[in-house]
Amino acid sequence: MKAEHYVGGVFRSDGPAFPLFSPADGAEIGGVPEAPREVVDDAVAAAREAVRGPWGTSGVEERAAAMRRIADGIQARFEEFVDAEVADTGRPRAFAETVDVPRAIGNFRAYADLLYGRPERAYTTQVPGWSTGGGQALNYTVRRPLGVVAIISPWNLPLLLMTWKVAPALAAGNAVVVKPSEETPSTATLLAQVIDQAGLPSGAFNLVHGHGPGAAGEFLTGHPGVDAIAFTGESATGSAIMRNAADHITPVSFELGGKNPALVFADADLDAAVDGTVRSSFTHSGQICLCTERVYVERPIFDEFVERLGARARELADYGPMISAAHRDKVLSYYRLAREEGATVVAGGGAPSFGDDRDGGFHVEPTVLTGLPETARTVREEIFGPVCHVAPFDTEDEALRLANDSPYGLASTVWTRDLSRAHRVAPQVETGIVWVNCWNLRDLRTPFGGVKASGIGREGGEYSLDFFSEPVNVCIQI
Ligand SMILES: O=C(O)C(=O)/C=C/C=C/O
Repeated sequence: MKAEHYVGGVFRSDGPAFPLFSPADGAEIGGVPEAPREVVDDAVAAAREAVRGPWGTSGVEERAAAMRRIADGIQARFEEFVDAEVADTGRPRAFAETVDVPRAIGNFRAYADLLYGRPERAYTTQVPGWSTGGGQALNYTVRRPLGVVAIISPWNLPLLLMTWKVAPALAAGNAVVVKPSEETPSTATLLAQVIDQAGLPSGAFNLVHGHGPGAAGEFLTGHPGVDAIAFTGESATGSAIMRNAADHITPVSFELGGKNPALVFADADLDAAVDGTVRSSFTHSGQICLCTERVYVERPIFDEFVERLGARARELADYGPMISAAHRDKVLSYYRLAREEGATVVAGGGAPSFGDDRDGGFHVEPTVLTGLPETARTVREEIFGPVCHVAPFDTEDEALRLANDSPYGLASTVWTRDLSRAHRVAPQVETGIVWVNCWNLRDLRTPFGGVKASGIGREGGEYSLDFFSEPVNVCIQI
């Protein structure tokens, strides 16, 4: 897969190529063009032209039809998208086949449908005398696209999370400039090819490749021609983007880091809680922002839960690698730190030896830890790998205090059979998303995002369409 920029409807490869390495076996798999500032400037200018021209003045019908053509285009090249995502990330093929590519198709279809469901609000009001003018008025609200939207998408779910932003941004009538992670350029290039064939006006969708600091990402998020920024990634990068955008008061939508807690009460279905925590801690080798890294278990079932979770972690076999050697080294440094801080390693704690070409890749062992204090860095800092720390609690209040004692607040799980407890506890967990007796069960219309250092705003359904458009109130005196 040859990664290319896509600017104003033209594929181009300006800029020095940087190497890409397979996370699966470490082999070099190609070069990616590093977009110079001029390419980013051209992309923003092309997007502005599209917004001022046919795309910005297009109607709901036309945009919904365009969303459906893009979804059909991805469907038609399904295997190519799977191949590209697996090549860039080393993930198990089944994950790309059952999650990544179907969700990309679903993202575009969801927003084609949601566009019709948006009643514009109108109020006929008898305006009280204190309002200048008074008398009767008709007030109604319409929504206008923001204009040019910068989208910075991450390496963990490259296609899923890029389209999770591109679909609503385009559906709302904006033009977009996408800068995918430098680690995962391939499905972004394929999407550009699909959109090129879907017949959107040139400049509606633009793609530039490159790194963040001092490169394409920074050029884009600090660009005066950008009207909004949507970003998923680490909280520290979010802070840097905010600083870079501050001079232009550019609105931001952020889905950032996490240190997601799981609360397992003694009355839980233990099989379900163990199965669910294996999924929430080790899916995609822990490289999903929603993954669990802190597990709190009510004391009567603590020992059995730890024993069972550790056994399941040791049984995992076909797990994928970390996205890069650098990220593999970061995760392994936390495994070392955990030992230095006094952790008991129940399972994993190192790098596996498969005895095949995977040993050239960036794999780490699924790991279960216990025995650390809440003040340990291992328990407080996001690791973003297949690792969780398990600690006991004795009361519901203590469970909530432990779960909420974090600078992050993205997602959480609560495992209990007690319906009253579920409804009492869930709203008190300081995360944007609380899953009860499940994990990552998704309805794309629901609000999705985090609190504290985990983000700003919500994505999903009307929440995305609201961020990607401006409400305009029109008041007509009757
Ligand atoms: O939108 C989703 O369903 C999803 O899995 C997002 C994960 C975000 C991780 O950074």
